[in-house]
Amino acid sequence: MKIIKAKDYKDMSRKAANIISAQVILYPNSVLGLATGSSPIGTYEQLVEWFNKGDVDFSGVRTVNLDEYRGLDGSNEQSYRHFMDEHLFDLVNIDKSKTFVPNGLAEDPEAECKRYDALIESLGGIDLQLLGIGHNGHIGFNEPSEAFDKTTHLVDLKPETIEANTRFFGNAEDVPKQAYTMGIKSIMQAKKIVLIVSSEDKAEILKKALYGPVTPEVPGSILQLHPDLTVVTCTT
Ligand SMILES: N[C@@H]1[C@@H](O)[C@H](O)[C@@H](COP(=O)(O)O)O[C@@H]1O
Repeated sequence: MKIIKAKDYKDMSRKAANIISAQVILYPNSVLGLATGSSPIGTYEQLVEWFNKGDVDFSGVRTVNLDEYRGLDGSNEQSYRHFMDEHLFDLVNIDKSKTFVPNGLAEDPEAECKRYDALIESLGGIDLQLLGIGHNGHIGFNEPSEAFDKTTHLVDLKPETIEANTRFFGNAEDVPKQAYTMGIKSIMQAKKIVLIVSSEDKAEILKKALYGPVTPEVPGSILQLHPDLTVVTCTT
């Protein structure tokens, strides 16, 4: 595990964007695993800036996102598809037909999960996975549980996750109670993982995830077992 200390959010974002752009420059057809939330917004901003300067070309890149709320259409402003369009896909020269997010409106959840796993496999797996972490240690929407969920699955969101995401929706009732998330297996099979953590109130859970016991009660703790994990953080 490599830990890169950043001065602040902007510095963290620039350092993470550096790793991603190096990946894309070296391997233009990379499969990027992408994340949503407030942590990666600055990273995407930085990538867009470098794209506008002509430094990074996304035309060959394919992407798979970690998760999506169940019940939200991609055009819904709170959907993760919309988030990705707004913060990255609509601002760079990526082929949007090669950007994938679970379908929040899928009628058959089981079939949707199978489809998403097969899709990741058909892309040849993930070259670089960008991750944030939730206050309870979740990665993607892999919530604390009794076992690590290996494959894409439908999750009942924990009350603390609903609470944390209420800031995007206005009130807790509007936050979907379920979400699709990529499983631990797809995340762990990514060739490279970049975990970004900025907010000070996550310092404790980050410590637990990186140095505590590897347990599904802290889903992010599995990352200790990954052979190529880089943590970029400005927490103390
Ligand atoms: N599903 C997402 C995660 O992928 C993200 O890492 C986490 C942290 O979000 P933030 O970066 O906004 O703190 O929240 C959400 O629940």
